[in-house]
Amino acid sequence: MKIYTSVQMREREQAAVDAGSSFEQLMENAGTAAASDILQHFPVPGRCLVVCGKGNNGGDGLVIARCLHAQGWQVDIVFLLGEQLTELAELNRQRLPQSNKLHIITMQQVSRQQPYELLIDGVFGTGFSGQLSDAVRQCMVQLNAMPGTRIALDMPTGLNCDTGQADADTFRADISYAFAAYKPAHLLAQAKPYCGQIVCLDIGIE
Ligand SMILES: NC(=O)C1=CN([C@@H]2O[C@H](COP(=O)(O)OP(=O)(O)OC[C@H]3O[C@@H](n4cnc5c(N)ncnc54)[C@H](OP(=O)(O)O)[C@@H]3O)[C@@H](O)[C@H]2O)[C@@H](O)CC1
Ligand SMILES: [K+]
Repeated sequence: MKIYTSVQMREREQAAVDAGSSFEQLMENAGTAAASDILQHFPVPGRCLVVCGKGNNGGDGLVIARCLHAQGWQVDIVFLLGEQLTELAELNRQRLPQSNKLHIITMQQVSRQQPYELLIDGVFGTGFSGQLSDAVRQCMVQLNAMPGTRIALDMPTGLNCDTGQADADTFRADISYAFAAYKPAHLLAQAKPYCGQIVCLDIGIE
């Protein structure tokens, strides 16, 4: 079992790029690996909400949004922290199709939608530290109260991947996809209520 801290993760990502991959490819691998596992568990297309932050965790969410849409899912996307995204996330935002089955909405609009089968958290991953802002905390409270299967990308938002320190309103995932390796927090008993089932996915990083 591989366990990498956020710093080790960045080093391994860089090593993979130095060996001939690219950050773009690693994000594509992360998103498509998660989407493929989701589609195995949920083969019938339904409704999915993807909540993205500004970082690469949100970029993974955008890859998944594209993959689920391609398989017939109705996808709603929230950019919780605005649309000034990292370069890789922006690249994947531009790859979203124009479609009446894919909409950018706000958290206020979420409460007026039909229920979702899947709620995907792409707000913060290994880049998170410190405290949740009020806006993010409110969003997590809202998501945690909604019906549907909750899926965290890499880490549930609110959980520090290195220390396991968790905000009381951390996203409560049913499934967490750990990209490339487990992070220290995944293995801590205190993080179990937030991580749910943890599935480690190969994304082309040793
Ligand atoms: N790199 C790669 O090749 C790959 C990466 N992958 C994916 O990327 C994820 C890591 O992405 P990431 O480094 O962009 O950080 P992310 O978790 O999205 O956070 C975004 C930003 O939030 C900020 N922030 C932090 N704390 C905060 C707080 N309390 N309140 C408010 N803001 C806060 C902080 O920015 P800062 O504040 O430091 O400017 C941070 O940069 C990783 O988990 C995996 O899912 C995969 O695709 C595989 C390939
Ligand atoms: K997340």
